[in-house]
Amino acid sequence: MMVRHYSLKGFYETERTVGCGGFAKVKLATHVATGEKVAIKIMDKALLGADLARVETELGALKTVCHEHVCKLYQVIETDTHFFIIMEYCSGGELFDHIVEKNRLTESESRMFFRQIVSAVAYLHSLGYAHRDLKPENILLDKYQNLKLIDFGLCAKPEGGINNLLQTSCGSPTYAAPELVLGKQYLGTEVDIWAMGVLLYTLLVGALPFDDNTIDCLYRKILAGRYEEPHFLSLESKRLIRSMLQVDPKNRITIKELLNHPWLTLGILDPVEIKSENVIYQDHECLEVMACYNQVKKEAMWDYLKQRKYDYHTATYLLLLSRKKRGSSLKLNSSATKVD
Ligand SMILES: O=C(Nc1ccc2c(c1)CCNCC2)c1ccc(-c2cn[nH]c2)cc1OCc1ccccc1
Repeated sequence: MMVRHYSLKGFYETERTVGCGGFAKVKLATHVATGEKVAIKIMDKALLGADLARVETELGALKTVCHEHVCKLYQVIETDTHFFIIMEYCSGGELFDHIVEKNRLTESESRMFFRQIVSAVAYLHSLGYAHRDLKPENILLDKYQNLKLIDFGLCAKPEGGINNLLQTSCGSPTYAAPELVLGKQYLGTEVDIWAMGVLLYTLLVGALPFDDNTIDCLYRKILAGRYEEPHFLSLESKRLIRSMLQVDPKNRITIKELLNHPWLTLGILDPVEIKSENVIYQDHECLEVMACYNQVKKEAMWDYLKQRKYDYHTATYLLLLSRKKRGSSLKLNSSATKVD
């Protein structure tokens, strides 16, 4: 039976294209029923080729994880030729551009960002996921300067749990851990810790710890684990970076030790918390609004939503939840096209 494909028309008002990645472009749009802004990642299946598996991986992960510092998935529309992935709006752009703009961040601003990254990665690891492509280009900011992790195309959920070895060499060379560079079997968690060490260095220094024009010189530097320690880095910062950029993964600090590391809790006191929500939880106010909007009973509405079809209803409900969290009104535009 021909599955009815919702086109964007009537459900999203698309605006300009803000980014063009390898096989995707990102358009800004407005979700008509709620008036909320969203980002739509559009992928041409013909251009995806082998990367089609990455899309499936990313969608699988995004439907499972739910964390304030992971970019939310609202809806997936698949046509014969394209994927339209409707995601959380991150108007602050890439963390990378933020660092470049400021040359380098102060220790306290780096701490504020790094705590969010550690919280998101600790959450992913607790679910058995390793991101494996952590870098400033994959970290966006919303308008409140909250970080949002994106691009789960290379993430891994090893069979038998996060502590099982991986083999696939992936991610970006400048952030690659020595064991990855050597093509050894590795633990996703340990590779993520190394990448977070490179990230923290980039935040504090405004440059990469390991960089070179030729890939084998770059690899030699990574394998030696030698990098510049600029004079302006505090002793605590140097110690923390060193504990993450340990060539031997067994000597590397663990995510658990990071959560209450003195550098991360300096002046803030409480340890970084993982606190996550479950993807779709029952909120009676939002359910009420949706039930009457769709002229169905609340129970029926919830029975439908808890199936998490990532259709327009899922998007509407998730966007209502975020409006409620922001303290905005929970109104829905009756003029919007009704989904049958
Ligand atoms: O909402 C997103 N981007 C975004 C939103 C608003 C604005 C800009 C950008 C450009 C900066 N000026 C302000 C306007 C947005 C959301 C999700 C994803 C995304 C989620 N998985 N994969 C991609 C990507 C996004 O973008 C990519 C981007 C484009 C140009 C530069 C910086 C970032």
